[in-house]
Amino acid sequence: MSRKALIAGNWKMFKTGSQAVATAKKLAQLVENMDDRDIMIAPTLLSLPLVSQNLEGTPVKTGAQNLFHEKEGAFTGEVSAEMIKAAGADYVIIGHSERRQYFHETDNGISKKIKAAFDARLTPILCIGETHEEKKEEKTFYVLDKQIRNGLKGFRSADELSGLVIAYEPVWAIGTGNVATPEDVETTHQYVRSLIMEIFGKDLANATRILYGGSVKPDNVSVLMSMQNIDGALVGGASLDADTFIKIIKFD
Ligand SMILES: O=C[C@H](O)COP(=O)(O)O
Repeated sequence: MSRKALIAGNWKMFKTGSQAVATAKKLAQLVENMDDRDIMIAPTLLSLPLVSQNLEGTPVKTGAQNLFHEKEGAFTGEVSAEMIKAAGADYVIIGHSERRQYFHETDNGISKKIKAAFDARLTPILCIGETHEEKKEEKTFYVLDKQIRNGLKGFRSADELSGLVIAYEPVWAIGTGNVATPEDVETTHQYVRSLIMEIFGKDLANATRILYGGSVKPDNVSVLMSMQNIDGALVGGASLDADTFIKIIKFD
């Protein structure tokens, strides 16, 4: 791996505010000073400001799990990129498969969200990945191609996408214990990188961090991270417990 690793925890719809703060504080203590990798946790929006305040001055950064692309307005129940930034976040996860599945997010909407994230100086983590059926039908590359081209279609130059993070999360591997093999993930990440190169050029392709997500655990993280094109992990279940997550963060 030639890029600085990013280990990100997606807490999904788990933990109340006080539980989130307690876990975040414990994690920050366990992390101490680590500057050779980036670390991020994404609690619920309700906990985000409180968790961010409690992590100030530590290496653990925060992120949101979603945003709405408009700056403000009559959009009941939604939260803008600026509001997320003001809450202390540095990152935002966009287009997670659970949002695509349960909230019918489309590549078109995802493209707008990525633009809004960059405009607010948030680092977007664009999630892509195929379902079990798509894998069986050998459509993985076709699906990823569509998700990337359409998800990034509002962007004309590589400069506009500087700092972009992509998370490849095969849907069949999320929360199932069925982790993809490191070799298969590496092949897929190579494909994604070559696609970024084709569309936006070599510099962005080389700089873009491509994370893997899907049943990452302390006992499989090191071999995954030993692959040249796996630049970090987006961790769900195993990020909820600080003692477990720190083992993933400190992979060697
Ligand atoms: O965002 C994280 C992914 O959905 C992975 O979740 P998981 O580690 O529980 O499989």
